[in-house]
Amino acid sequence: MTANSTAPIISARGVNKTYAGGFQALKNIDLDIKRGEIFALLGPNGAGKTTLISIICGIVNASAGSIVADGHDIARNYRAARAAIGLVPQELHTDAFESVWATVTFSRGLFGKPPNPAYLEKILRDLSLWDKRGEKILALSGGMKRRVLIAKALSHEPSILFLDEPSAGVDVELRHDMWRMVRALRAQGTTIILTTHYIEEAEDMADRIGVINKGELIVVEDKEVLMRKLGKKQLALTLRQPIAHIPDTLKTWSLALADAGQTLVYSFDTRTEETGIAELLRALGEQGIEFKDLRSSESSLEDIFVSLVHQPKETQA
Ligand SMILES: Nc1ncnc2c1ncn2[C@@H]1O[C@H](COP(=O)(O)OP(=O)(O)OP(=O)(O)O)[C@@H](O)[C@H]1O
Repeated sequence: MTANSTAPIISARGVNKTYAGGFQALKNIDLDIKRGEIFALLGPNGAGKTTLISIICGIVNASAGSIVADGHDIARNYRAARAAIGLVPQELHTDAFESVWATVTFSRGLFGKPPNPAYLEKILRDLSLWDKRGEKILALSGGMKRRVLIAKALSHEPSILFLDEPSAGVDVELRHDMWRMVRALRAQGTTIILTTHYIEEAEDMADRIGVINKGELIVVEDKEVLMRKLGKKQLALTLRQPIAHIPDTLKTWSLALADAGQTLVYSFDTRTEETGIAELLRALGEQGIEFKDLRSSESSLEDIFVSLVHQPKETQA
C-alpha cells in the first residue's frame, strides 16, 4: 500500500485499551490525522492521551482495534510504521554515558537510515545543541536533555512527530525554540501531534483539536470551528446606578448581575445571526437603565474545554 497525499496519515479504528488490572483507559477511539497538520490532543490528567500515542507508536499494545500510520498497519508492519514516526516522550530513556552526537547517530541507525551527518548537524544547531555535541548526556541540564529527546526523535527524518506534553517543566526559551522548530517542520510537510493540558498551547499551535476525557474522544474539530461553534460572547455593561435585580420585562434575555448590581452581563451565542444587542439596549433605555461603559469578551478555548469535559456526551455539539 502506498501513502497518498490526501489519505489520512494516521487512521485509528475502534481502538480500545484495557490495562492488566482491568482498567479501561481507551474506549472505541476512531481518529484520522490529516497529513501535514498540527493536531493537539487535549485532555485532563489520566484521560488516556499517553496511552493513545503509546499505542500508535507501538510501545503499548491495543486490546482491540487497528491503526494505520503512513500507509502501514502498525500491528502487521510494525517496523515500517515505526520508521515513519518520531516520538518525543515525557522522560529521557537513553544511555546517559553516551555523547549527544553518538546518541542521535545511533538513533538514526536504529531505523535503518544511512548516515547523514549534515542533517544531524542541522537538527543539533536548530536545537542549540551543536556546541554540546561532544558532551555526555549525563552532564547536561534538564532543558538540554529535553532538547536531546527532540533531536533523537527527529534523527531518522520521520514524517510524523509526536510530542507528549512538550511544555511540561520546560523554560520559555526552550518552548520558543520548540515551537519555532515545530512550525518549520510543518512547513516542510511533517505531521505533528502533541498532547497537552496547556490549552493556550493548543490555541496557539494547533490546526485541529481532539478532546479526550475518561478514555473517550469527545470532540475532534478544526480549532476555529470549535471556537466558533461552542464559543459564547459576553457583553458587560457598567451601569450608572446599580440595580438590585433584573426587571421582569428583561427576563427573556440571558442576563446576569455582577459587581453588586453595578454590572449587567449579557451572554449570547456566536452561532446566531443576530446578537440581539440593539434590542437589548433599546429595552434597557425603556426601563430607564443607563450605562456608562460596555465591553465584550469571547470565550477562550479554555472555557470551551472546561464545559466539554464537564458535560455528558449526548449534549455536546
Ligand atoms: N501500565 C498501566 N497499567 C494500568 N493503568 C494504567 C497504565 N498506564 C496508564 N494507566 C491508567 O490509564 C489512564 C490513562 O493514562 P494516560 O497516561 O494515558 O493518561 P494521560 O491523559 O496521558 O494523563 P496525563 O495528562 O496525566 O499524562 C490513567 O487512569 C492511568 O492511571
